[in-house]
Amino acid sequence: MSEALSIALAQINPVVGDVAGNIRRIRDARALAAGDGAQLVVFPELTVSGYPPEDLVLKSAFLDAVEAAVEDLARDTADGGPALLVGAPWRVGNDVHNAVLLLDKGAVAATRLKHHLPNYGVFDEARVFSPGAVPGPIQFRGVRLGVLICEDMWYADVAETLAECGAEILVVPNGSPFELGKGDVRLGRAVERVVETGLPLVYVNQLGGQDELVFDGASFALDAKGKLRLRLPAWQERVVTTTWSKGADGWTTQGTVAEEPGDDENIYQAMVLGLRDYVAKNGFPGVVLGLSGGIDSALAAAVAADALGADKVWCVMMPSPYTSRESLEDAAGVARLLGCRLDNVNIGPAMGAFDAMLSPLFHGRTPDITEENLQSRSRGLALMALSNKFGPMVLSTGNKSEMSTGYATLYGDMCGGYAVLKDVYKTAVFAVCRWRNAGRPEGGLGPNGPVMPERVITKPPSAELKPDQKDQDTLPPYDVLDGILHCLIEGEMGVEETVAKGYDDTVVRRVWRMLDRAEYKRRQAPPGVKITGRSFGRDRRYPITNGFTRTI
Ligand SMILES: Nc1ncnc2c1ncn2[C@@H]1O[C@H](COP(=O)(O)OP(=O)(O)OC[C@H]2O[C@@H]([n+]3cccc(C(=O)O)c3)[C@H](O)[C@@H]2O)[C@@H](O)[C@H]1O
Ligand SMILES: Nc1ncnc2c1ncn2[C@@H]1O[C@H](COP(=O)(O)OP(=O)(O)OP(=O)(O)O)[C@@H](O)[C@H]1O
Ligand SMILES: NC(=O)CC[C@H](N)C(=O)O
Repeated sequence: MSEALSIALAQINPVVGDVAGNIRRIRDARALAAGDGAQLVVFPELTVSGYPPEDLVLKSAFLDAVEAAVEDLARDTADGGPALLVGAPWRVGNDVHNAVLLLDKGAVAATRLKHHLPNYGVFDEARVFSPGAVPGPIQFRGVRLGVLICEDMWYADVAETLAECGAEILVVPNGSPFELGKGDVRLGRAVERVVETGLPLVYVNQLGGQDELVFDGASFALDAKGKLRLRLPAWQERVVTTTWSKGADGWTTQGTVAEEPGDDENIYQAMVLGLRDYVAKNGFPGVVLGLSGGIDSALAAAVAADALGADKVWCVMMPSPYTSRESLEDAAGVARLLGCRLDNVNIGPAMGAFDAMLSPLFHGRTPDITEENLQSRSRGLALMALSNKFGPMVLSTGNKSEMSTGYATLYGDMCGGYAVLKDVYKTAVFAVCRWRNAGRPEGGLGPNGPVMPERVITKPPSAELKPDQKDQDTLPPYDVLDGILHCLIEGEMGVEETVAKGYDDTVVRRVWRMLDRAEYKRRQAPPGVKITGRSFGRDRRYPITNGFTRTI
């Protein structure tokens, strides 16, 4: 029986579908861990394919590539260096499984299959994988390791069986996406498994952005009493080797427990990493966005500067006759503080051209929202032209309060490749701007100081599509709106339940109708990073054609 074991936690950032690149990332992490004397390196869930691979695993050509790469990687472990516990989609007979493989001594030494396939929220694993039987432990250098693959840790049964079969340490590879409060939820589930089994637990999560998801890492280790012995920093890649020894209380380890970031920092870092990886992994040279002097585009620009560096963020002020002097000054102030390029493109001529083109058809009609939206669409056209000509992706700036209520113009300010604030309510936008103005986040590539003039945060929000327009002419005050939306979206409450929280019945019904009616817009909106427990996109799937709304 072994009395010591060194296990490295590889909190790395794979790219979905990039099998060769992921194998390279695994090899790099193994080399680091080997330098620290690790005997075993534990990787996140499905590292070879990246997580979540979605329908890619329905293609046998992709599974062939994964299997060939794993066999090649396994041969590395004949060198006497650390063994690897890696996740990969894996065929067993006619079934495809979400598997973890032990690569040791030059071969695939053990295979374990995920038992609980998550199929709720953002997860669709039952669509592409078959569930595996409840597994037994893996023997490794005289220690019985109980492998739980992510969701398998969220229920008691798999850990219980592993403990009954003699497991000594629970090892959990994860692809656990970030949402606010998720750190506590994960820790809670892990502690439950430790308390039930009396076994220590090693939790390894992946890092990085993948379309609408972002993975925060924050891997950790608990001893057999459920005490947190080690936590890796959130939002950073890390390969950390832990030394485990067996004492009277079973296996334990010591390490540094990184502090958990607060909500504002987590929201900001999630946006930064989500955007950075979307841009880098899709090969864009940078982003271009409309900078209005308002708070949303200021925050979007700040996140982009921290994600990519100011030189990769191109801001464009596109004034109309309704643009105020303050807005021009504030846009210039944001670009100056961030150190980003700012150009001025006047949309007046486009507005005039559309008026002239459409006047024979619009004859006798009074100007209305149509002309307002033409301004927004002229800006969208200009940004898309810059993207086509020079290559940067258009960054969309709408927040969750706007996406919820449809307070945005289809093919206008909604155009773009990625909507970085899409899951951040307006009230949170204000808080996060104040937080960022107070200091640069860890790993941020933007300036080490304020990123927007104070007035951008304090002035009343306005779309400036007609004289003296304010958001609050159309929407309830943002604290009321966001409170109601939170009840309806995250809480899935009905009208009565929401009213019981202290909101006016008429306002609640109005917000409900706005929310439901805007589903068609959201289906056409760009993807954006999931931050809350219920983000728009695959996490919240409402019908567009929805007769229930008429009864509200
Ligand atoms: N169920 C459905 N399925 C498919 N399409 C549907 C639809 N219902 C309407 N539509 C279509 O959608 C159109 C209406 O949507 P849309 O054209 O977006 O226009 P709409 O929603 O009427 O107006 C845009 C709103 O966004 C506000 N806003 C706020 C902040 C910034 C900006 C900005 O632009 O910078 C705008 C603006 O003040 C206004 O209230 C209809 O004309 C119809 O063609
Ligand atoms: N004058 C402008 N110049 C450049 N972009 C603009 C201008 N006006 C609007 N936009 C773009 O359209 C988006 C929607 O802007 P609008 O001001 O209408 O609403 P908002 O949601 O209050 O956003 P913001 O707080 O950024 O102003 C802006 O975030 C910006 O990207
Ligand atoms: N990949 C998974 O199985 C993730 C599901 C899990 N409940 C989580 O979010 O952490």
